[in-house]
Amino acid sequence: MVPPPDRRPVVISGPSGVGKGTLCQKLFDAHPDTFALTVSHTKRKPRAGEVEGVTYFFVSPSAFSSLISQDVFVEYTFFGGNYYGTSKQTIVDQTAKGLVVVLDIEMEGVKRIKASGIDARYVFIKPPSFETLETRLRNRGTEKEEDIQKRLAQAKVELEYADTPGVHDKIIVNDDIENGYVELEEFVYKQPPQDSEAVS
Ligand SMILES: Nc1ncnc2c1ncn2[C@@H]1O[C@H](COP(=O)(O)OP(=O)(O)OP(=O)(O)O)[C@@H](O)[C@H]1O
Repeated sequence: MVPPPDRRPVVISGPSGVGKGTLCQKLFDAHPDTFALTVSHTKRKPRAGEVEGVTYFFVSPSAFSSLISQDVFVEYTFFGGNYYGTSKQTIVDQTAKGLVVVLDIEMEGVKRIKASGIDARYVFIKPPSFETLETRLRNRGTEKEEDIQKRLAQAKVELEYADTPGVHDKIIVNDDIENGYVELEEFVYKQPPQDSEAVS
């Protein structure tokens, strides 16, 4: 497969239920052996169908705390009542294999990656409207009402942050999934910015 000319990690964020997972999956299906989704650690319990080491590394609360104190994570965050984190090693390992790393994370994680100095590209996935987001989250049927309320409250904060100029390199409104996907693919396969001093 043709790899993207820009090999920097792609950070994909957006409110829960907006379609990040769906869009990432389409990208991976269209370009096999090209991308690697980092596998996050989480303290939360697996949902039906989720696989250890594939969907997440499911760890106990005490194991998660000790990973934090060992400075294992490039970003970690408390979200929807649970902790999630991305280890630095997972980015290094996948990049070493020649894959372009994709991180599907939420706002606090985005802020931490930015602060870490990692050179990445930032994509924000936006719902066409708040009502649509609520509908998608409910129809997915994977969260209890209480969790849905938490995610919707958090979504308001995330959408406000995404309005800050310069935070994201690309904002995609995920209305029609096919159009959303085309925009994502175009962005990911864009030429890297030309920096005359950096050209070797
Ligand atoms: N453009 C779209 N139009 C209609 N439904 C969509 C669209 N994109 C995604 N969906 C549906 O919305 C639901 C949420 O999508 P998905 O699970 O990909 O969201 P997510 O952003 O990855 O959420 P989370 O961050 O909670 O994992 C799914 O049921 C998915 O099939």
